[in-house]
Amino acid sequence: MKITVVGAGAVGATCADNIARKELCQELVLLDIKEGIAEGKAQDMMQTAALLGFDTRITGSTNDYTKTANSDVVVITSGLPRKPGMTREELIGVNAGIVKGVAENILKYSPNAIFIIISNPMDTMTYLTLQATGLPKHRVIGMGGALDSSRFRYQLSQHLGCSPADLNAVVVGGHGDTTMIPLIRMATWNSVPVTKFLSAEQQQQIINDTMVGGATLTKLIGTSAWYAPGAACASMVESIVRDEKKLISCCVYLEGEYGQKDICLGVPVIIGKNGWEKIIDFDLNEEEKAAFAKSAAAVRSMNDVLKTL
Ligand SMILES: NC(=O)c1ccc[n+]([C@@H]2O[C@H](COP(=O)([O-])OP(=O)(O)OC[C@H]3O[C@@H](n4cnc5c(N)ncnc54)[C@H](O)[C@@H]3O)[C@@H](O)[C@H]2O)c1
Ligand SMILES: O=C(O)C[C@H](O)C(=O)O
Repeated sequence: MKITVVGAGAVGATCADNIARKELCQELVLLDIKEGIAEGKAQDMMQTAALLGFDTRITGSTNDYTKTANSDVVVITSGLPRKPGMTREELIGVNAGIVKGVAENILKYSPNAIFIIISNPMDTMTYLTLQATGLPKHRVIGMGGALDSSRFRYQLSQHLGCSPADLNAVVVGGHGDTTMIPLIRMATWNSVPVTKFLSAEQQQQIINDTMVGGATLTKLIGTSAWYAPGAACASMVESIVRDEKKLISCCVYLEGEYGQKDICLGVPVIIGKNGWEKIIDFDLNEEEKAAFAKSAAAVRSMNDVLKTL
């Protein structure tokens, strides 16, 4: 098994570190356009192998795509992160060019890979990758819901005073400050609906804090987050390479599911060796359906911006 991570910045390096620690592949390639950064981080990570006891062989490359040849899974994190006060959508102008160029280069050397897209605005970058590569829809997956759902579980755990691991909670829709939809009605604490334990005010607070989770961290850190994004991405890679069939909220191409067509948006999917294998219908109520349609409209207008670049 061979995995490539493009972009050896904060998220790419953290994702690679998680992949190596979990020994998800024999060969892991980090690639970056900035001279030396991928080689340096790859060596630094390899120098933890003796301490952590993993066998994955990590190498770095400055923009040499031949080194990525025959990857089974490719994670694309290349692109600018936002600064405090910015939205993810404001990154589209720069990141669209970066993601398109990277995806085309990767495809030349790894035509059979499954692509995971991280760069923001992620829903539109996933749609762009699908268009630019012409890959079958099951092999292009955007990472957003895995992260947002983990943040949702964190926020719930803070109010319930419990372990995030005991909570089951999913965020669907777009990966944007106003487009994501934390499905609190369906969230459970060891099978019991969390709404039983939380006031309406608490529920609204949890939803709001989840939706601006990325913006809150960006304000605190000065750039966007990487620990949870890296771990969320590695959990998707794990479900692919171990064919776990985990049910994860991911950004995938919709052809009528959840009432939407010709758009990539976050929905619950089964992730396995073939990429995303099946969309699961969560039977949204009228209010949730309306929120999903609104989210889709916002993402669609960002997709339209691609035509103007
Ligand atoms: N989908 C999500 O949930 C999620 C989560 C966190 C971050 N992000 C996004 O991921 C992206 C990366 O974030 P980060 O914090 O790692 O940023 P970063 O600046 O730390 O790293 C980005 C890296 O990409 C590299 N790069 C730029 N252009 C490249 C190219 N053409 N080819 C190869 N490498 C190139 C840069 O040199 C840099 O090392 C941002 O767009 C950010 O918004 C998305
Ligand atoms: O917030 C960001 O801009 C980065 C990422 O999308 C996140 O949610 O952490």
